[in-house]
This record gives sequence, structure tokens and C-alpha cells, in this order.
Amino acid sequence: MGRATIPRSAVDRHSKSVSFAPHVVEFAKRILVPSANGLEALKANLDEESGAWGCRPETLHPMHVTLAPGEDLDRNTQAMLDSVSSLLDSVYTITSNEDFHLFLWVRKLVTRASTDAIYGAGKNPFQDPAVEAGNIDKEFALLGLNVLPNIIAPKGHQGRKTLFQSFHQYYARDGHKEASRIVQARYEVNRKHGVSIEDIERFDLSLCYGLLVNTVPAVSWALYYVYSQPSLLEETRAKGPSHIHPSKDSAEGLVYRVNIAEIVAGCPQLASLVLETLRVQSTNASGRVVLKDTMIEDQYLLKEGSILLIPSAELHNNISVWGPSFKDFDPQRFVQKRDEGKRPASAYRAYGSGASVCPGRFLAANEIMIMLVMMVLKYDLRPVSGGSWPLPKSRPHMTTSILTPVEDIQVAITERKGYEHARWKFVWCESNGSPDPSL
Ligand code: HEM
Repeated sequence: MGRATIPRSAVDRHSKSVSFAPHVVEFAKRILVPSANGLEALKANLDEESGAWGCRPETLHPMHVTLAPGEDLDRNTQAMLDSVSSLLDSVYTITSNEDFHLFLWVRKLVTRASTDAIYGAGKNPFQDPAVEAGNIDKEFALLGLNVLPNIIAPKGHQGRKTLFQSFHQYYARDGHKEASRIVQARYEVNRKHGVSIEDIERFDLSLCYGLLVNTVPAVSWALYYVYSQPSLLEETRAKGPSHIHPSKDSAEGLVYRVNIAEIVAGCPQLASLVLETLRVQSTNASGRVVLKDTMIEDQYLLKEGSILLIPSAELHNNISVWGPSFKDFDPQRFVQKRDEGKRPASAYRAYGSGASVCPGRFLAANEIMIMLVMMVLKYDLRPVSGGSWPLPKSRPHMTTSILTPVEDIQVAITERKGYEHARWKFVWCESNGSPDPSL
């Protein structure tokens, strides 16, 4: 069919025959390596021909529900925010540190904060520095060959082994009982389908993978764009003052209280900045397997057994969709009305689409925004090399969606001018929900 443009939403309407699900099984087979029984459970009713039952449909459903806007998402976001706050105030304290590498630091912080929120801060396996350092996507391509992994991918193999062992301890200590609904629901469904605890521990790598591999570079890039453009930094900071509530706390003196949800709700520019960050750094292929001959819109015949790729980078750099500025980073792009009407929703593919659209997209967006708001309100950052910020080289990764920087930027970080020694209390409270009593 050459490079003809297939209407994406039309492909999505055939998600049972042009399906993402076989990739999930392949990923499990090669990377999670569960028992034969665990794999069979995962494969059961994969195409959902006989309704939405089975391990995969039943674990995916609660993920979509608990990660969609609502109480669970707010709770997870608040837990994430609490974790970021305490990390910034404790071991990750970075004040006046001249030897601070932006991307590496973000990786550590986002890894801990995301997993604290999802697995519960009390028994989170990522509190173990060995697990955290394991870099869950290390030597991924080699690990995926699934041949003598200890020899051809020793670091990846060791990282994965350490993670599985740590999850073994986690479940043995009933860690999941203190976790988010997502973890509890996945546990219940898997047990209902006869999946062993050992296999659940392995399946958790896929959750960690979804949770971390794109959010980490996305947060890094968002910080990079904001801090590397002084006018953007000032604009972002300018959204803050009306939502910062200074108050006297008898024990701590003056405390700046900030409801980040309120800032987000009143600032479409922030959401636009996040969407634009993902647009320019997105590189997912949205692979689908054609399970049976499928005719799309009476025009395109997709043959059984073929693979369909929908490359986001190509769509995100399409001049007819995004206009002549398609190569530029334009933080206002999704606020301004200029392209509205011309741009089909399916042209934006940072989170994929259809039945396999990323269930974590709202949590990811919240996390990027809380990190941005907290950082810009509290800290000044500048590259140690002086002058303007260098654009780090990046490379696509086999299964991640956001480009991973291969170079880091050494930055100096100081408390924000004018707010030195300030105390901050950040909360996430939906502005249309009940007011936070502490504000
Ligand atoms: C900026 C951050 C993120 C980006 C850019 C991203 C992007 C994507 C993309 C492109 C897909 C494949 C969709 C398709 O091909 O149609 C996907 C799937 C998935 N994502 Fe995300 N994601 C992010 C964060 C998250 C988070 C925080 C979670 C939390 C749990 C998550 C969980 C998942 C899962 C479980 C799937 C597989 C869905 C399925 O099996 O149908 N993602 N993501």
C-alpha cells in the first residue's frame, strides 16, 4: 500500500483484528518470562472474541478506570506529589549543588515518586537502591532475545533479577495491601485466573515499565524546555502568584501553600506545554498485528499476519497538519485556535490511540505538571557550562515512546531568587472538588 495515509480512527475501529494485544504477549514471553501457566492465562481470550473476560482485558479495564480523572487519579497524584515534596526536602536535596545532572536526577526522583504512589510509599520495592539503580530498560533489546541473558545482557539480567526478588519480598510482606487500587485490582484479577504470586511479581515489571520509561524522559524534557527559555520560565512562574497562599504556621513560620490542581485548571498554557513537549519528543511506532484480513474504509486491505506501524514522529512532523512551524517547539500550540479544525485528533499520537491508548496518560500529564510547577516555583537552574542550554542528543529506544537523551546536562541549582529559605506546602486538590482544609 506504499505510504498512503490510512485514516487512523478507521484502523482503531478494528482493534480486535488489528490488535496491540499480541505485542503484550510477546513482551511477556521475552522480557517477563513467566511460567507456562502464567503465559497461558495472559493469552486467554486475547482478542476478546467472547467478551471482556480473561487476564489481560480484566487487568486493563481497572487500569483505565482508576487512572482516568476521578478520585483514584487525584489520590495517586497527591501521593506522587507528597513523595516529590519529601524527596526534594530530604536525600535529594539539591540546593546549591554544582554537580547535578538534570536527566539522571529526574530519573531517580520520578522513579521513586511514581512507584511510591502506585506501590505505596511504605513498602515500595524501589526504595531499595539496587532496584532503583537497576534501570528497568537496561540492555532491553538483548534481553528480548531471551537466549542466555546472563551472558549476553548481564546488566539487564541482573537488574531484572533484582527487581523480581524485590517484588517477591513486597508481596510476602503484603505490600500490595497498602498500594494503589491499580496494583490491588491487578493482583485480584490475576489470582482469580490462577496466576501464581511469582508470575504476578513478573507481570509487575510491565506495570513499572509503562509507569516509568516514558514519564521519566517526558519530565526531563519539559523541565529542559522551560528552563532553557527564560521568557517561558517567567511566563510559567507568572501563573503562580494568585494561587500561592502565604500563611503563618506557628511551628514553621511563613509557609507558601500551593494547590497545583488549581494552577493547572486555570492555566491551559501548562497543559499545552506538556502536549507540545510530547509532540516533539515522541517516537512511538504504535505497532499492531493484523490477526485476520481486514478491509479499512473499503479501501485498504490489511493482510493477516502483517504488522502495521503508525509512527508518531512522522505524523507529528507533518506540515499539512501542524503548519510551517511543525519543527519548532511552540508551547502555545495547543492553546491557540489557529490550527483548530484543520488538525484531526488522530494526528496527535503521543499516547497512541484506540483500544490500546495509554491508560496512564492522565497520571503522566499530572506528574509532568506537578514537577514543573514545584521546580519553577522553588528553584533556579542554569547550565554549569554557562550561556545557553545545550540541546542534548537523544536516541529512540526500542519500545519507549519518548526520546531518551543520551547526553546529560550538568546544571547548577539554587533556591529561586526572592524565595530563598522559603517553606512550601504543595497539594493536589481538584478545584471543582471539596476544598483542601489546609488551604
Ligand atoms: C509521558 C508519559 C507516557 C507516554 C508518552 C506513554 C505512551 C504510551 C503509548 C504510545 C502506548 C501505546 C499505545 C498505542 O500503541 O496505541 C502506551 C501504552 C501503555 N501505557 Fe503509557 N505512556 C506514558 C505514561 C504511562 C503511565 C504513567 C502509565 C501508568 C501505569 C502507562 C501505562 C501504559 C500501559 C499499561 C500501556 C499498555 C496499554 C495496553 O496494553 O493496551 N503509561 N503508553
